[in-house]
Amino acid sequence: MQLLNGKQTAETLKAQIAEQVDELRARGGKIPHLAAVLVGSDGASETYVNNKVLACERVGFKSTLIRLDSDVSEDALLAEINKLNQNADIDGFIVQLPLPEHINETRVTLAIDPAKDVDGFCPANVGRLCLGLPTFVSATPNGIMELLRHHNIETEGKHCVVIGRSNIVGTPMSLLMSRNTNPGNSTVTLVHSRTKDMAAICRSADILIVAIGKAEFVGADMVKDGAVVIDVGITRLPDANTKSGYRLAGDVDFAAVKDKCSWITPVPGGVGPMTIVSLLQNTLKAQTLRQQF
Ligand SMILES: Nc1nc(=O)c2c([nH]1)NC[C@@H]1CN(c3ccc(C(=O)N[C@@H](CCC(=O)O)C(=O)O)cc3)C=[N+]21
Ligand SMILES: [Mg+2]
Repeated sequence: MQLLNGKQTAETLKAQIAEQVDELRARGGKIPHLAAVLVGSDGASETYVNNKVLACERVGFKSTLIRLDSDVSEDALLAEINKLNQNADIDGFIVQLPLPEHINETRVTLAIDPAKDVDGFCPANVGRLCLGLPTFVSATPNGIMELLRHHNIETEGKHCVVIGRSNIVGTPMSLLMSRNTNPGNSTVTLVHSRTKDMAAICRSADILIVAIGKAEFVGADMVKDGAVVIDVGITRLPDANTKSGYRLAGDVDFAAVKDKCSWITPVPGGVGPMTIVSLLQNTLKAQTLRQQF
């Protein structure tokens, strides 16, 4: 078994981005500027947004964090988004999900200028992805593609099973893996909560991508010998033996599965850091991509 080390890969890619920013600065180009909107103070969201801001500093981007109270009105949030849409210095921004119950996530997503939608969540960008046009590919699927590319994992003609059909991971992931690209060119099966005999389908996967949001859901009975296993899940499980009071678990039972795999991502240190690098890559290309919209 070999680890698909997202943390290390992310460091390598961040060093490359930092070099590109240095070149930009040297020729007087505009320094990329990413903004993030965080509503409320959920512990996990704080961590992720914090990691995004730190990553911006690491590569020399400008970053702006806009914090809003958890009881902010939808109209006030939409007004903030409109300001970011209009602000010429901001190249891209994200609104961290999930949002509080009283806010309609769809309405918020639709308010973001597609040319600044570095999450790739807007209809225009999802549509462009479907058609294979230049776009902001959403960060987690793009990070997984980068991880496969970086490790020269063979995907052509392989059976790739994606567990989960969310708009931000499962659905775009299944599209990307089926594309005529490298990585890509896989035969893709997307399975979900209504799938019959999910374990048997998963056992036939050469590449298993798990994004179901249930801690340690995938056990040894769902993994073929020699499979590549990508674990998107990240859940905080209560654990009295840690200082924080919790431990991080993936959607895969890592201890049970690892010896069957040819490659497997750890949690933490797998997909999470790659998600953040993708966001940086999207922000870096925002200025050139905008002209193709
Ligand atoms: N608008 C929006 N865009 C997102 O891209 C988005 C989002 N909302 N909401 C939540 C999910 C999740 N997500 C992660 C980002 C970083 C880590 C990450 O840094 N993970 C570290 C550990 C983090 C920790 O210590 O908890 C790791 O896996 O090694 C994880 C998950 C982005 N998401
Ligand atoms: Mg809601």
